[in-house]
Amino acid sequence: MKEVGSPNLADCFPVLKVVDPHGIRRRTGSYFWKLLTIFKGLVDKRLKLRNEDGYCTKNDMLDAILNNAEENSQEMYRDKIERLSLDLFVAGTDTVTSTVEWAMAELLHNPNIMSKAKAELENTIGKGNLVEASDIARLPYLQAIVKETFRLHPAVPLLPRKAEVDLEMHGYTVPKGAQVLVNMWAIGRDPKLWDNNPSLFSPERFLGSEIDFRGRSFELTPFGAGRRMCPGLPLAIRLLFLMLGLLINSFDWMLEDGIKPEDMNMDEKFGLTLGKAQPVLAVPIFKPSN
Ligand code: HEM
Repeated sequence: MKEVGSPNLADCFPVLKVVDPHGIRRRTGSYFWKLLTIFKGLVDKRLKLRNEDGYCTKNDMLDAILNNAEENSQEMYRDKIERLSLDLFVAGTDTVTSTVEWAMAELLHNPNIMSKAKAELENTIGKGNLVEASDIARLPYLQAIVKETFRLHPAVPLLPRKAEVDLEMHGYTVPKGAQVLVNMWAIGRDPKLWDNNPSLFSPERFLGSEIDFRGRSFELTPFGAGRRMCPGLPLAIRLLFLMLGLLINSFDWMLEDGIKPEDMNMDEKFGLTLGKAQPVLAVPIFKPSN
């Protein structure tokens, strides 16, 4: 992810792609090859298991794809299954973990917001209990926290698009074929779109608001929009709520080394995904459920 997100002259001057001036293409190619080898091994292992007598289905994505391939006479070939697994792994890991990390960092940085989130979880599902997908609709404050995290810290800060035709926009000419980057990070902090200090983490701005992240409100599109928008959205949303619900409702948190919330380093590290410059260091204190 670090390599793919590094500045690359070849992105601005495509003619340099062949030269690969920073060696990024060569190195990422080798990383992806190593990952692909791991997925090949996993598929091999599973196919072998499935051929054994009394195989009990794992009921996971790999079994679902392999079942589908068998039912449709191998419509999805072996190499497609391996590459699809690699795509989902690459697209679905850093995005989810960096969003969880930013949400927790903001909650630790703003203890009053953490207390409100804890109170909502305690009153709605009970102290220490796990959040289930069916609980999400009953947790408006946690929903607002997730939206506010997406607004300030979009996991994918720049959405790539290509102009299909020559077009004029705000007095600028965008030529056909030009690479266009939609800056989600800047849109999320634009004072013309967000009142009440856009750089402030304030979930309250979303309470009672119609703005959503499913690609219809263009001021908040952390999953993109249109036909190429993120297909992992339903899974990502469930993962985020279940993880955050667990972290907030089952533990109290103490910052490491006696750091005060207001002294936390909230700098960003720019890349393909927008991570924290310094990881959050906090100690969980387990709260047994009543
Ligand atoms: C917080 C979590 C996530 C965020 C913020 C996120 C965001 C995005 C964004 C912005 C795009 C580009 C959309 C566009 O160009 O309009 C994208 C594409 C994609 N995402 Fe996600 N994603 C997340 C989680 C996941 C998960 C969990 C998976 C699957 C397991 C996934 C799979 C994909 C795939 C396969 C694409 C490429 C789609 C295409 O090019 O047609 N994502 N994601």
